[in-house]
Amino acid sequence: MDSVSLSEVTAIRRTHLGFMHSFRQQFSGVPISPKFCSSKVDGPKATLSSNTKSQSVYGGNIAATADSGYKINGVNLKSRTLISSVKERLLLDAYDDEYGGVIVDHGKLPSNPFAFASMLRASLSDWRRKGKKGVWLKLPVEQSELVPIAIKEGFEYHHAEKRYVMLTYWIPEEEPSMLPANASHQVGVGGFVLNQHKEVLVVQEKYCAPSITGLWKLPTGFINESEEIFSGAVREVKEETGVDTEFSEVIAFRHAHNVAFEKSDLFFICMLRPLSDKIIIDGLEIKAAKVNVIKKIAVRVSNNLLECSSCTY
Ligand SMILES: NC(=O)C1=CN([C@@H]2O[C@H](COP(=O)(O)OP(=O)(O)OC[C@H]3O[C@@H](n4cnc5c(N)ncnc54)[C@H](O)[C@@H]3O)[C@@H](O)[C@H]2O)C=CC1
Repeated sequence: MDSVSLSEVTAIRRTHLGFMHSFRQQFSGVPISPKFCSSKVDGPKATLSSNTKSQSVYGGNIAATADSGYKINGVNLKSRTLISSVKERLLLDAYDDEYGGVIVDHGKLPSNPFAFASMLRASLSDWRRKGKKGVWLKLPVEQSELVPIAIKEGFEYHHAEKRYVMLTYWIPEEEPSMLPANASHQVGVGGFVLNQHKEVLVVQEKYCAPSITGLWKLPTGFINESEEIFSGAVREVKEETGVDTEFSEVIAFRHAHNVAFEKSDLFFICMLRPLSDKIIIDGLEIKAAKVNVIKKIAVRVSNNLLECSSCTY
């Protein structure tokens, strides 16, 4: 046996606070595992034996007796092995990324905020010593109490989703951060559904700016995560109007900035061939839909971008 498991170590009979305090005094900079926070556990003791006396591994002066022998459950161990083993286990679980950084394993985060704070600090020291660069820390919503701890340690928000927030830390002080920014765009699609009578499918939105209330427009919407532009256009038209279509081609796109909370917007108008003609509107989003004869289509080219600015029916 050349290492000691945390469950063995947690069995030390000490109250939580007393234990943490004495351990920190001896090991400033070495993080405390969450498992150490269980207190007053009856079980095997970890003891350190020298020629002169026996004492608790983490409560006593372990640093001063680093070469001494000690026992856990009656097994003799080398204390240096124990120290390095415990140190390893008291760091956050993480794996390397391909850019010289690390990604913390969010499935193995300690549940105790004090343990997290300590392990995070020690891990940062360890990664810094190893020359690591970017650190990615994903904190699930169930452990949101860890967010302010990481922020206090110097982490920054990167992005958030419904179930987690992603934080980052750039270690090299002499180099600018090379971490990529969060996604900067939303992607929208519009369906230009033209039938054999040169009629185009148009809708009136239920919720829109007062200035465009009652305007007949193309069915539009946002593509879903991991959805293709062409299938997103077909889906949006089906959802809003009930009309089945088939994708033909992208006929225009527009790139606009500061659209949604400072994010940009890429909008693709897709030519779609109708496969059915029965209109069933989606009452949630759409007030009315119809096919109408095209009178005029305004398309202009600006800054090398083809922009479909409006359609008049
Ligand atoms: N609506 C239009 O007339 C035009 C739309 N586009 C483009 O079409 C794409 C999709 O835009 P739209 O169809 O206008 O999307 P939208 O803003 O109408 O949003 C689609 C649906 O999402 C929901 N939604 C969006 N924001 C919401 C909020 N803050 N609170 C509650 N519900 C919300 C609503 O149910 C809405 O019907 C974009 O890329 C846009 O640039 C381009 C030109 C004109």
